[in-house]
This record gives sequence, C-alpha cells and structure tokens, in this order.
Amino acid sequence: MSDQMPSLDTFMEGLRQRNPGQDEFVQAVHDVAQDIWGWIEDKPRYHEAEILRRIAEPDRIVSFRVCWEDDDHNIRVERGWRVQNNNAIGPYKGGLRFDESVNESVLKFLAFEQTFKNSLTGLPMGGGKGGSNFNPKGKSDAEIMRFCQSFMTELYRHIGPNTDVPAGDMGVGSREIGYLFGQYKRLTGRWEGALTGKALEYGGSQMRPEATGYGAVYFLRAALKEAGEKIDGKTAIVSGSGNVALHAARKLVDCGAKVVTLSDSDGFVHDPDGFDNDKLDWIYDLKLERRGRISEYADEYSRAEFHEGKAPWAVESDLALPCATQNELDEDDAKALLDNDVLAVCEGANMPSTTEAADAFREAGIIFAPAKAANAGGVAVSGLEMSQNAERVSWDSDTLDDKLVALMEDIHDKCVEHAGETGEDGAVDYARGANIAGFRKVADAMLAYGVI
Ligand SMILES: NC(=O)C1=CN([C@@H]2O[C@H](COP(=O)(O)OP(=O)(O)OC[C@H]3O[C@@H](n4cnc5c(N)ncnc54)[C@H](O)[C@@H]3O)[C@@H](O)[C@H]2O)C=CC1
Ligand SMILES: O=C(O)CCC(=O)C(=O)O
Repeated sequence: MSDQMPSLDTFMEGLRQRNPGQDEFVQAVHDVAQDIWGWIEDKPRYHEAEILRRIAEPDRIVSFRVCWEDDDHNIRVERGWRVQNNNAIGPYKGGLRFDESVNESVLKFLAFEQTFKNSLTGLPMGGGKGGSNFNPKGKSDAEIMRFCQSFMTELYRHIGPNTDVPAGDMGVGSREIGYLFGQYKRLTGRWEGALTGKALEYGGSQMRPEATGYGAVYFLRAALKEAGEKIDGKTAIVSGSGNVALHAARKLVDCGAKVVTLSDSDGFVHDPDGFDNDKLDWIYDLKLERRGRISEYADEYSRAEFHEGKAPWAVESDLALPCATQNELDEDDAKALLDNDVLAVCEGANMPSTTEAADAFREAGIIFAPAKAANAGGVAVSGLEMSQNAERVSWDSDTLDDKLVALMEDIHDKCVEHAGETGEDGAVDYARGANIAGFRKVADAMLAYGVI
C-alpha cells in the first residue's frame, strides 16, 4: 500500500491514457479532481483507498446494437449504451439521451457527473446514464416508437426499480418514456417503477417536467440571497429551448426577471421586450408539440431578432443560464459575459461551460452555480417519483414544489458548507463546494464496503 499521493497531473495523465479520445469524460473528471485533490491530501483514508480513481472507472458499460425499420422500410442500425457508473449509495439513476452526438465519452462524462449530483440530493441514488446516437429530429411518431421498442428490448435486462432506473434527457421526453416503459412492461410482464419521467396517467410525478428548470432557478435564488441580491428586476439570457431551458425561463419570469434570449442548434432569438407567459406558451407549443425551430419566433414576434449560428452570450445581462448542451460556453463567451458585468451564471445543462470558462467565472468571483448542484432538481423529483411508485401514492403539485424548493435550498447550503473560505469579496466557490460535498457521501459509503 502506498501512502504517497500521486500529483494531480500524474493522476490525470493516467486517466487520459486509460481513456484515449474521451475528451468529455477526461474534462469532467478533471473538473472534479482539481477540487478533491487538495481536500483529500490530509485524509489518507480516501487516497489510500483510491476512491476517486474507482469512481472514475464505471462499474460497467453495456453496449448494444439497436436495429429498427424506418417508414420507407429501410433497416437502420444504431448503437445503444448504458453506463452504470457507481451504485454505492443507491440504484443507478440517470437519463437516456438520443442524439447523433452521443458516444461512449459523452455518456461516461454524464454518468460520472450524475454520481456526484445524485449524492448532493441526499436521496439514495447512484449514478448512471445511457442513450443512443439515434437522431430523433424529423422522425415520425411511428419511427420513434419502433426505435424505442427496439432499444428497450435490449436494455430491459439491465434495469429495474432496485437496479437501475433510467429517465429522460436530451431527445427523450414524455413521448419516448411512454414507448420505452410500455415495452419494458410488455417484456417483463410487470408494472414497476423501472423508469421515471412517466406521464401522470401511469405513475409519473407531478412537477417532474418542470423540476430541472425550476430547480435551477431555486438554486440561483438561494445563491443570490446569500450574496444579498434577488432575481426580481434582473435581465436574464437563457440558451436552449428544450425542457430545461423553457421551464427555467418560466420560473425566472415568475420571479420577476426579464428573459431576453432562447436558442437551439440553429442560433438564438433575442426579444428586447422579454418573453412574457403568453410568448412562452407559444414557444412551448412550437418546441415541445410542433417540434419547430426557434427562428420561427422572430417571424411571429416582429420586435425579436434571430441570430443564425450564434450563441447568446454577448447579449447584456445580469444572469446567464446555459441550458442547452455540454461545452456550449467557452472562454471567449465567459469573457464577453464578464465584460458585461454578469452577476451570476447558473448551469441548467450538464457541463455547459468549458474548463477555461468555468475557471474564468470562479477567478472573477461572480456567482457560478455548477450543473451538478444547480440542475439536480430533475433527478431529485425523479427520486420522489420512485418513492411515490414504491408507496403506491401520488402527491399533489404544491407538495412536490415545496419539496423541490427544500431540496434545492439544502443542496445550496451543502455547497456553502463545503466550499471552504469565501473570496475577499465574500464570494462562495459553489463548484468546489458541490464537488467536495458530492464526493464525501459516495466515498464514505465505498469505504464502508471495503475493496470491491
Ligand atoms: N431533462 C432533464 O430533466 C435534465 C436535463 N439536463 C441537461 O440539460 C440539457 C438540456 O436537456 P433537455 O432540456 O432535457 O433536452 P431537450 O432535448 O428538451 O432540449 C435540448 C435543447 O438544446 C438545444 N441544443 C442542442 N444542441 C445545441 C447546440 N449545440 N446549441 C444550441 N442549442 C442546442 C436543442 O435545440 C433543444 O432546444 C442537457 O445538457 C441535459 O443533459 C440536466 C438535468 C436534468
Ligand atoms: O431524472 C433522472 O433520472 C435523469 C436526470 C438526468 O439525466 C440528469 O440529471 O442529468
């Protein structure tokens, strides 16, 4: 046994060599390791037991072929995965992503992040993530159904309410969960809570669709309060226009902010008057029902402008919420936000800021709410959906909203408690707090199990 801890550089070099070409995964581990390393230095029980190295080696990765037939009777072949990262504190839990950009590196980064996020919720959930490189854009409902059924025909043998409980993520919403759950039920002959994000008619939870976006705003509200600030009266820019972005925008408007941007992979719309609830209803219908493009908003509302191929980060704002995808905000974007005196950046998406951008926010001492804390509301309400399924009960939306607020405020407080010294201007390092608090619970459970 070695009581000599390797340097962070040596640890990262080994990780890079063991995971060639997996840039997203290496980035996610680095972003955690840079905070954990100093913290465990005087805690040999963690580094002698190689805890971080073990969390950064998934328990298992299941990879499989998914064959389906399109509407023109062509046979299509895609790849599916489930990364079961760590179940030290509960069954694997985390979403499924269907997008052409999905590969093993992306799912490993997401499953790794999920392990810390789920720990922060305080609920008994381990970390997992899965998905496929299947691109759902432009597919008919019948094609989506056939793909989901084929995907579940392999996945079902690896999941279950006490084993691994998938849910939605990018490209997987209520429609897909319906097809996936129906096939799980058909194959196993059992109705059981093996998926969350279900519709209310068959065991879903109130507030699950809203939870990630609302939860991010509840976290932001708590962080602003800690700094003697509030959301009311602030201007906000939001990227994305999916589940997380739209619910974050809605809650920001409820809290008195003026939200002036939303985006998709084609570009962003800027409405200088801000989106009110009627405009947001129109966008919900456009994106979640009609599955249209955000550029159509500028045709409908003449004061708005569409900026093709661009992200919104140069638009002046007090609050910025990246809610689209990983690495959507780089160092130049961070500089533009800081030049415009942004007060807070709150990550709704998973790892939307590059390492350089996140470092710039942390060095500047602004409020930087990292994804694993700020967007934990979605998985937290999924955890509550599991509890409701197990107890055969359904709670009402006010009860769930109250629980979500309490969970997000608790995560906020855990981050403050573990963040260490505040900066000269009293700034809390939420990223450090989230990494250390998330790590601690998983690490202590792993120590209790011995070497397994
Ligand atoms: N749905 C959930 O409960 C949770 C989602 N997240 C994360 O939030 C992010 C968004 O997920 P959802 O809203 O669920 O997905 P979604 O599929 O509902 O929406 C994704 C949105 O991002 C946009 N987008 C994709 N690539 C883009 C790009 N390169 N540039 C600009 N926009 C782009 C899409 O057009 C779409 O509007 C992802 O990072 C996801 O992992 C995190 C926690 C929970
Ligand atoms: O509700 C869930 O289990 C999925 C949440 C998720 O995928 C995430 O937090 O990124």
